[in-house]
Amino acid sequence: MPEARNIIQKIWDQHVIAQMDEGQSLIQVDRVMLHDRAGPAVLGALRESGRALAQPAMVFGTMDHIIDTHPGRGDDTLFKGGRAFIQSFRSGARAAGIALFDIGDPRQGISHIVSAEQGIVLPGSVMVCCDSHTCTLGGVGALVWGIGTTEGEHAVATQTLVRTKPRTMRVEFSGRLAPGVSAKDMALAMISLYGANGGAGHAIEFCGDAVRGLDVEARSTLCNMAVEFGAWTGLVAADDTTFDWLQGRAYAPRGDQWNTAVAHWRGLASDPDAAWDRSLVIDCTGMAPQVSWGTNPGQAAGIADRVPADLAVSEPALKYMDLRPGQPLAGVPIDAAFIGSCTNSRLSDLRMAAAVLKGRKVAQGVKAIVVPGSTAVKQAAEAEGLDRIFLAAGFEWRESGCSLCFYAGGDSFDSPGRQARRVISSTNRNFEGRQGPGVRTHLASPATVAASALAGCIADPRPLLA
Ligand SMILES: CC(C)[C@H](C(=O)O)[C@@H](O)C(=O)O
Ligand code: SF4
Repeated sequence: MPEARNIIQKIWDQHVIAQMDEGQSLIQVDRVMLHDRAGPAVLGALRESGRALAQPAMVFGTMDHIIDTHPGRGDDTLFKGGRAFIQSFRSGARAAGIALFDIGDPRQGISHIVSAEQGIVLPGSVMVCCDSHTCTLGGVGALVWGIGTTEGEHAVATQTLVRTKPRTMRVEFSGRLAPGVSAKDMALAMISLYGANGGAGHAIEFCGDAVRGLDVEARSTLCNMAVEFGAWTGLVAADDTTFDWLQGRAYAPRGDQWNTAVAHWRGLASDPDAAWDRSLVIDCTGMAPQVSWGTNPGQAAGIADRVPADLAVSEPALKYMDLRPGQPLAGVPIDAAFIGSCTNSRLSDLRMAAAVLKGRKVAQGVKAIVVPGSTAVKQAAEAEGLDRIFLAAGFEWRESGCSLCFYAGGDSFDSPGRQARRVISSTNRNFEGRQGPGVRTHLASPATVAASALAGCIADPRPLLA
């Protein structure tokens, strides 16, 4: 009898080219995604060292971090310093012969959204990108992780990487989610229960009834936050939900190859008696929408809860966030609301927010922005009229990119004469200054961001969805 293995061990074993010293393995890398912030360095360094890409057809690039997301964007509307990145990425990509999803290309969008949307990443494949949230793509059942630019160079030059086999962790979400509670709430609940380091060093399989009930987009939201849990990566085993979502996508296999691939992917599921280095079970029954109150994603609580009264753990965070111990989270006034990022800017996220906003208006003085995660998401949302719901409610409707998830220097939540300090945001990081100097970020689901934008303060979306 072959030894029982979990899905991570199976994908790993299928990608080992050679066993090396000190427990390291040489791993086959199936795809590499590059973005405008790290891509220029990777391609530039490769060119300077006189090396070529091993398989340019397996390497892709997209514009996301640096580009402007205001309507009518182009090279001319880029902030100072941004243009050099964009132009060097463009010329580097051309010289390297890789497909680049540039501004104006219908395939453009945030790396971790377009890799799935285009079928570039497939179940059971290994993909890397010079970005910590590459784990998002675990949502389709792939083993994916973020690397630095030096490893990025190695990956494109050889389609391989050297790595130590990861420890594995099983996180089961049992029970059923209540309406108005989503994958983002599951992720924040997990991180607040076990800490922002709770998954450190592990590759996680998310499983259980509540995970099986999520669509691929919501599974991607959950996997996106694996790195905020300290994990190396996270994934959800592919199933019929995944196959239905993936079939027909631009780079997905077709015809007989598709059928062969599906049979192979089904075989990757963890064996029932597989061993894990760690296991957790989280019950989703009664889980409330979550919102962060501190400066790491683990400092979060249910929307009806209070800021913890235990000052020893939270004092610096509360000082930065300008919150009092024991203060109720619901009702904290906000200056801005942001829906976007590789965590929560797919079509289902926009639908969720629009369901809350429909026929309602954003509170006076709140700057509200929605940034679709890809041009394809934007176009699909427009085709079903979601843009009109957002605009009528008082949201700005933007072009796709990372935008204000990450302060790159070119954009801010301020309005003329008003400095926006407190933001409720569908993103994944709430570190000091993450969304701009002095900006205080509260992480939440798109539904909670929408409800809060309407109320002008942190608010529960559930009554608005009833
Ligand atoms: C700029 C990039 C390298 C960075 C990352 O690695 O994650 C960014 O995407 C982020 O979310 O902080
Ligand atoms: S959307 Fe935010 S978290 Fe995601 S890749 Fe861009 S900057 Fe990083």
